[in-house]
Amino acid sequence: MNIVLIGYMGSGKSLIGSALASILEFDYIDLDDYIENQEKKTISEIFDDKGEIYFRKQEHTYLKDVLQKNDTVISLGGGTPCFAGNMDLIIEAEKVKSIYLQTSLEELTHRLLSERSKRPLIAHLTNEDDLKDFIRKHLFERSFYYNQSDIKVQTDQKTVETIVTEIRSKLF
Ligand SMILES: Nc1ncnc2c1ncn2[C@@H]1O[C@H](COP(=O)(O)OP(=O)(O)O)[C@@H](O)[C@H]1O
Ligand SMILES: O=C(O)C1=C[C@@H](OP(=O)(O)O)[C@@H](O)[C@H](O)C1
Ligand SMILES: [Mg+2]
Repeated sequence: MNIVLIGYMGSGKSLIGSALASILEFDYIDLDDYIENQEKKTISEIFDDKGEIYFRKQEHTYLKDVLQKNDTVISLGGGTPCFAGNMDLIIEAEKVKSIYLQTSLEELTHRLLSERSKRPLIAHLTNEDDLKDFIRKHLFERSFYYNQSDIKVQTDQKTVETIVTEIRSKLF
């Protein structure tokens, strides 16, 4: 089985994914890291040099690669399920469980304000209110895709340990 973590930027996909993989003794892939390794550039460099459309094309190709793995926890990027039919690919993939990490607008804004620089879509939003307005609208648009996940887990005010335990109990 593969486990795919879905959610908005800052929802904890990367943090929770690696912890979940180590508890389950699964392999771990962060799709953004995988893309950076394959392209030999950071995500920001890819956006700057080649643009978002190129990034989404590569993201789609590499998603198909990683879905072929077995017993792997895969943390997606926040936009992955929302482009190129990727959510349908995840739904139709054999033995894949998708988990939506749901995080409040307030918590996402708080987490992302200090971590904007490596996220090209929000790097320019230096003002907290502007960032919050952007996330509110963007999250609303993306929720259509996120809500197609098999399992949903709220992450606000929960430790990594609590979230991992909750995911395990919903999975098995
Ligand atoms: N449950 C949590 N409690 C506290 N901090 C968290 C939690 N989940 C994520 N974070 C923090 O929020 C930031 C974004 O997490 P990250 O795993 O990079 O999110 P994503 O991969 O979904 O964009 C990181 O600094 C991370 O340590
Ligand atoms: O939401 C998005 O479109 C993106 C999210 C990022 O991943 P995280 O969700 O891990 O920040 C990364 O893939 C890229 O910056 C685009
Ligand atoms: Mg991440």
